Amino acid sequence: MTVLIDIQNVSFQYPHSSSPVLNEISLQVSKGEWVAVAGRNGSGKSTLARLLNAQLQPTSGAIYLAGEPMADPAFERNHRRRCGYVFQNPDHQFIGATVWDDLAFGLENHSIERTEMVARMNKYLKVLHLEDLVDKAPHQLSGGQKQRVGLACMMVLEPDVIILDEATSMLDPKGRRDVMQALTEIANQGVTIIMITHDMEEVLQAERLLLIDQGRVVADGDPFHVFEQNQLLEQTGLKRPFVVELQQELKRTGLQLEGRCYSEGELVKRLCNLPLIK
Ligand SMILES: Nc1ncnc2c1ncn2[C@@H]1O[C@H](COP(=O)(O)OP(=O)(O)OP(=O)(O)O)[C@@H](O)[C@H]1O
Repeated sequence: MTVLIDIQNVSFQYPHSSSPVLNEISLQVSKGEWVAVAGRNGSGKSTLARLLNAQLQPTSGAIYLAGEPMADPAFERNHRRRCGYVFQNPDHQFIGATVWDDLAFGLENHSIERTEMVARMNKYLKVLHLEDLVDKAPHQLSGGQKQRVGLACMMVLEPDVIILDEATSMLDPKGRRDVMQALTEIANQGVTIIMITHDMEEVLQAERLLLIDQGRVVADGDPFHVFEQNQLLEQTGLKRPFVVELQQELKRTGLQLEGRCYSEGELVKRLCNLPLIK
């Protein structure tokens, strides 16, 4: 697979702080991967996300995006467009009077030609199921709708990477489901997703989990495998999701389901369809 992000030996220390927040992180993210980043409060997740968005520069080490060094000022503006950053609270990223204006704003800023602009806006309004909201003012939307509009504003710029920093943490279950559905559509478009989250059910949507503890990557792999490591979960204060816990318990008692279930609903359905022993 093509490497998109290459993090080489990156450490970061905030000015006036006595110790580094990130310590010698090296990893690569391939094009089209969906990576979840988890870890306890203060472990350094947002700092890593801000480095990937070129809001911060490493104290040492280097980050490359498709082979280009992110520290290079010549590429900085382009990097921001190529690595869209979605905040926990999208309110401060809306500028336009309507959803349509907001989508147009970024494109105008990047001098995209009118026909191309309208084509892209219509495409992503459809992909993210926002067609009915185009004429609404962003402040009239629900939290989940706002996050989906925020995602559409990024997607029209055709980024390589979408970075989400706890983007669903303020949403109710329906809002979360809608945003996760939108992310699935985005992943289907081949966009790389880096998703910081404290929600372990959400982690299961990703194909890879990076677990950060005290500024170091302490696990990196298939979320189901990471969730099998009890000692690591204890060390990092994570709780495996119920749907994984139940499948692991069933396996221990000799009931091995074929394939995996990624949601509680899916697992309930599978268990209800098992033949009953009379
Ligand atoms: N601007 C700053 N100046 C100094 N220290 C900072 C700054 N921003 C964050 N920190 C410190 O860096 C450490 C890592 O913070 P960061 O926000 O990256 O953690 P996090 O894993 O995203 O946490 P959370 O899960 O609470 O969002 C924390 O100890 C935090 O206090």
